[in-house]
Order: sequence, then structure tokens, then C-alpha cells
Amino acid sequence: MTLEDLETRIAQRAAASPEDSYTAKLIARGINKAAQKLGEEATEAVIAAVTHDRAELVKESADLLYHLLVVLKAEGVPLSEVMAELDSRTAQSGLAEKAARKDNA
Ligand SMILES: N=c1c2ncn([C@@H]3O[C@H](COP(=O)(O)OP(=O)(O)OP(=O)(O)O)[C@@H](O)[C@H]3O)c2ncn1[C@@H]1O[C@H](COP(=O)(O)O)[C@@H](O)[C@H]1O
Repeated sequence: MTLEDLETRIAQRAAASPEDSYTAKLIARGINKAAQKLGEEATEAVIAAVTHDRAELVKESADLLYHLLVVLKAEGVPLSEVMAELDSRTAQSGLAEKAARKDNA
């Protein structure tokens, strides 16, 4: 399973009935709820990392990626746009990219 596969699955399930699909239910509840879930999953991944709970970190990371893709779907942002942003950063180091962002702020 790639992130692109999961993005496709989320797009398919978003069109299903909220009674049959967690994805459709989440999207029907609106962007605030979907974004809240994304924040909760991020926090749970952080807790797993700082407590060195490897098994939990794997599970929470899966939840986090799923909820990020649901939020991107809800906001009409294709994963390819995020990947293109990452691609554009490969030409420079992370430190140079951070400095460029500060200059532009
Ligand atoms: N990867 C996931 C995935 N990861 C996490 N989750 C759901 O995210 C929820 C997170 O757990 P929580 O305990 O925080 O949430 P909850 O209390 O059940 O829900 P809330 O009332 O807080 O929203 C769980 O219900 C998980 O089932 C996911 N639900 C779906 N997928 C993928 O999406 C596909 C389509 O799923 P449906 O839309 O349900 O058909 C699935 O086949 C999977 O590939």
C-alpha cells in the first residue's frame, strides 16, 4: 500500500454513505472535526515517540497519515501537490530551506 493507494481509497470511500464509511462520516462532520482528529493523532504519535513505544508509534503514524490524507481530501489538496513541494526542496538542504522561509516571512 502506498500513500497514493490510500489517497485513491479515501477518495472512493468519501463518496460512500456515512453509515458505511468512517471516511465519509468524518468528511460529513466538516473540516473542523477532521482537523481536530488530525491534531489528536499527531499528539498520540508524539507521545508514542517520547515514551519509546515503538509498536504504538507505528500504529499512531498510520492513523496520522490516514487523517492527514482525509484533511487534504476535505480541502481539495491532491497528495501530488504535497509531493511536488517536497520535491522542490530536494535541491537544497533542510537548513537552507528553513533560512529561505525566514527571509520570505
Ligand atoms: N487507514 C484507515 C484508518 N486509520 C484509522 N482509521 C479510523 O480512525 C479512527 C481513529 O480512532 P479514534 O479512536 O480516534 O476515533 P473514534 O473514537 O472511533 O472516532 P471519532 O468519533 O473520534 O471520530 C478509527 O475509527 C479508525 O478505524 C481509519 N479508517 C480508515 N482507513 C482506511 O480507509 C479505508 C476506508 O475506510 P472506510 O471509509 O471506513 O470505508 C480503509 O479501508 C482503510 O484503508
